[in-house]
Amino acid sequence: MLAQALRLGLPPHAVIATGLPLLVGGPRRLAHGVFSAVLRGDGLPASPTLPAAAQERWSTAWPSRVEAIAAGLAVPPPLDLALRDAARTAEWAERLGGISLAPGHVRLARGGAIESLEGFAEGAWWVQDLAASVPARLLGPGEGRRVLDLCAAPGGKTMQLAAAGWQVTALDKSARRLERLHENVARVGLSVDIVTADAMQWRPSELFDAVLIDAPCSATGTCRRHPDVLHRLIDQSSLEDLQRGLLERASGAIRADGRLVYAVCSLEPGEGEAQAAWVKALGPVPITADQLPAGLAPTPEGWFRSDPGMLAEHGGIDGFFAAMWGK
Ligand SMILES: C[S@@+](CC[C@H](N)C(=O)[O-])C[C@H]1O[C@@H](n2cnc3c(N)ncnc32)[C@H](O)[C@@H]1O
Repeated sequence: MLAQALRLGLPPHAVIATGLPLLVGGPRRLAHGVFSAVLRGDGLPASPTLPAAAQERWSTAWPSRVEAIAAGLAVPPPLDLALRDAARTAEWAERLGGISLAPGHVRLARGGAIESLEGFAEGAWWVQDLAASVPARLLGPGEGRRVLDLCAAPGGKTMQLAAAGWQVTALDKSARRLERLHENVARVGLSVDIVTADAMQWRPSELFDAVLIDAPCSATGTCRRHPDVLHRLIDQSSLEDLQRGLLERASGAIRADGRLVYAVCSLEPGEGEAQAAWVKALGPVPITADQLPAGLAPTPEGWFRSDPGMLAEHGGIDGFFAAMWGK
């Protein structure tokens, strides 16, 4: 009812006439009372607001971006698809009626059941936010080389890497989440090696050409789809210790000419920028603009940083951080 009146601009009497009868057996008096009270007041705030704790943190971390981040939160996110065959990007964008902002990417206005979209049954694509597709893009075509996807489930990046020709070892400590990875990989007709293990204990028998760490994190970058992440109590320092431990472990798992990519779907600099600045055992491999989706640029340090206020003209993007190193 509030959305009808405040967002769609329907007259209050029409909202009451159509909305209240739907609450048969429900709290009609309460709904009527709340509706009337809000309409008597100032309505919705003019601009979207962040929870106080996030507002405080991000005003310090991202003073020039915090307003855009809050505005990005108010826009329903579009549906981003990652294609199994990037060579067919233009074809799938046209078939699905979407736009593409990077090879292998199609963006659709949200709406409708995913399973009923063309291409789902044949496994031509999977759902993956455009920002989340960046870390695997940085590793380029695999050409049969071996990559370790260190925190792999439910497999978005695993599928990208396998589709790009990498021979993937997908490791995660959660057997339940790895079951989903297995189903996802099978649906799109790709094949990977799956390892159930704690990355902090597991030792590879051979070094890898590349390692991708999509580290466990606060997930605050996904706040457009999961606003609850802004209200959770998170033990930030344990997460940061684990992220650092994973970076240390992964640094020792790549060959002499190998690559390491570290990524988090977080807007907290402690999980992204601070972790990357701490890596000294490897040499930085700066990210270049041509590795990123149209409209995004690397940071002066050669890292990738996105937030929900970016690409607003195309429906926004999740908050993500990524950095790359070599030996
Ligand atoms: C951000 S999610 C990974 C998302 C995945 N890369 C994707 O693209 O679909 C982080 C994953 O790290 C896993 N994880 C957390 N701690 C771990 C550990 N010590 N060893 C291995 N996996 C771990 C979690 O089970 C979770 O699946």
